Amino acid sequence: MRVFIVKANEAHTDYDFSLKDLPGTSGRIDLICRALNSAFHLSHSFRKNVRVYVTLLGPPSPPKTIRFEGPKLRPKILNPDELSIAKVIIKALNAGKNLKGSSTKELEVLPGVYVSNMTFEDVIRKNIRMNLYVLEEGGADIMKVKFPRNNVAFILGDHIGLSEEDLKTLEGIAKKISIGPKAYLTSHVISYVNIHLDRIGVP
Ligand SMILES: C[S@@+](CC[C@H](N)C(=O)[O-])C[C@H]1O[C@@H](n2cnc3c(N)ncnc32)[C@H](O)[C@@H]1O
Repeated sequence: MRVFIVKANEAHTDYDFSLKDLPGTSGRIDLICRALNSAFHLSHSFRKNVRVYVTLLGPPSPPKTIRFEGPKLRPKILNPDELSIAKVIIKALNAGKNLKGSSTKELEVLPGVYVSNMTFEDVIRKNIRMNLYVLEEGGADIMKVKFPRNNVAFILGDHIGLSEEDLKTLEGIAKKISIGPKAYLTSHVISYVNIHLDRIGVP
């Protein structure tokens, strides 16, 4: 299984934004939609071996974590275009209104789509047995990393990135790796990692 964990620092946690202006009104849910497209979509096909956690930390009721589970997701639910992916996120946020307190209990919103009040740290804890990698400029060259055959999990930031505090927390539990010398878009980094794992034969 390939896991991607995305920290969305400003992404809104209720449907109080406009679908006509996602970048300007939603705390960059457009970026999450593209990240999901990169994680799951192939040309005329769908990656069933992928799981994505997105932790949304914007107003009005953070945190909300949405988990997308490749083996259970119906490709028809997660179309490649941003607008329909945003509608799935809205469905999850609406269902998430009924979740009370700081429990890590998840609610299934659609087949393979779950919402919870999990924090970013909760998500990391849940994945602690995975082989964890932090994607970050300046990390070890991905080309030189020897990946295990299974259970790899990659942690990424959004347009703001991961904080110094996040990186400190992840020190010692996740290896910092880089895909190249520049700061790339979250969705491009996910595409690159997926293609790299395809090439080196990690399922
Ligand atoms: C647009 S970048 C974040 C930029 C942010 N302003 C910063 O300085 O951290 C989005 C995310 O993609 C990942 N990323 C960007 N460039 C990368 C690189 N060269 N190697 C690995 N991951 C990268 C990181 O996880 C980053 O948080």
